[in-house]
Amino acid sequence: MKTLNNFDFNAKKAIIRVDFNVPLDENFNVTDATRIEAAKPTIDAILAQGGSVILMSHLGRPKGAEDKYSLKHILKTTSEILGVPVQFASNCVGEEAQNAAKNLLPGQVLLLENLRFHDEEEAGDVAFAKELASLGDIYVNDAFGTAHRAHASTTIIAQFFPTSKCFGTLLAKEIESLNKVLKNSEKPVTAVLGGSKVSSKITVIENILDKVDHMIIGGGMTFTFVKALGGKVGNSICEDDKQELALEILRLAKEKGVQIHIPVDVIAANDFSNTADTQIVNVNEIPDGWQGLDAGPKSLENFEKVIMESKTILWNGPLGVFEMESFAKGTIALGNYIAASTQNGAFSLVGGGDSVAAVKQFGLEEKMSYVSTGGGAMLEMLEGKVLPGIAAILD
Ligand SMILES: Nc1ncnc2c1ncn2[C@@H]1O[C@H](COP(=O)(O)OP(=O)(O)OP(=O)(O)O)[C@@H](O)[C@H]1O
Ligand SMILES: O=C(O)[C@H](O)COP(=O)(O)O
Repeated sequence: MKTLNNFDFNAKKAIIRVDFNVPLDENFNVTDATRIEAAKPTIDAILAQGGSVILMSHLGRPKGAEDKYSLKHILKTTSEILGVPVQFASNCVGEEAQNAAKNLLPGQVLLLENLRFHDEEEAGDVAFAKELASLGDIYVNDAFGTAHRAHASTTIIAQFFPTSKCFGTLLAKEIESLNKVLKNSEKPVTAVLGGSKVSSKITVIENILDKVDHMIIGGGMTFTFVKALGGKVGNSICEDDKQELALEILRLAKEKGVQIHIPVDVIAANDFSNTADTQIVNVNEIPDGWQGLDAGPKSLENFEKVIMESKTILWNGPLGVFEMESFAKGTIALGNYIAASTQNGAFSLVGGGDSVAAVKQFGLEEKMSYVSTGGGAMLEMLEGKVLPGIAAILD
């Protein structure tokens, strides 16, 4: 696996695919700069060796060159984080980008305009990839969040750097952390899978059944399992067409010796609202008109025991509707158990847009061993897929 260590960047131009797809507010201020901060070690290392850096990224899912998705909005934040002025090319290809790249001096940084302003990016167009490639001497992929996309800048471009391509520090760290869970894990291994739907997590569940000792299934997924087992779930979110699949997962888990833990009680509400009336009920006795929106106290006690005994913990998906204060207790408690277990020496990996948002919101980020910058990319790795962005560097 080639990393920055395999190259001398002195007087070289590194073209780096980063994932600066960050959230912006209505005034185009960056509201969460984690992904920019996460790319800093790679950029710093190359600049420190006397190299120069050309950054390319997408932002959002624009239809053509929509100004609201311009990367100029993140220029100031990027300069502040990197501690150097960052130049900007208002098109990622063409004369302006070529001149800016050509004139770039050691220690300087250039940010190219949103790659997705050109349809060729997502189409994986070879000529477009070649144009991007012509801007740099060494290709570095540090965009874990976009490594599951076979786009021009994440995958196709690599063919133009047969011997001069490598993983950036962030991408290498993401792969290493996932391997600590999926391949070289210390037992017992526990996966906590929450979120809203079985359908979006089913392939992950199936793939990791072979790798874990315990699986905690929470969040909205709970009710498809409970109903399949004959329980009453009231108005809780439930995918009736996935009940057979839920039973099959339970059967497979038994066969593989994986212990599945499902909430035994829930906080039920008479409305999907923070101010709804609530009651604690058994998970399989939810009255008509009520819906389970968070794990209950007995469930949390059970989960705490499992988490505290685990040596490797993977967490993807919240245990309840944590966006509403009334239903955030389960997710906060779970985060605290994982933090405590991590302090006891367990390795913990958190990934997925909403779980990472929850961990940040509740101030638990520093207490986890690793918080992934990837949403869809991490899920695809957990599904056992080889990500095209990673494969292109390994080639
Ligand atoms: N009991 C429940 N009923 C309804 N929705 C729930 C329940 N528990 C959790 N959710 C919702 O599930 C959503 C998160 O699910 P999701 O599967 O998207 O998580 P994730 O994998 O962390 O995020 P992402 O898919 O963005 O990477 C949250 O918005 C949360 O409110
Ligand atoms: O935020 C993400 O998950 C990545 O930046 C990929 O974005 P995409 O789903 O629009 O390809």
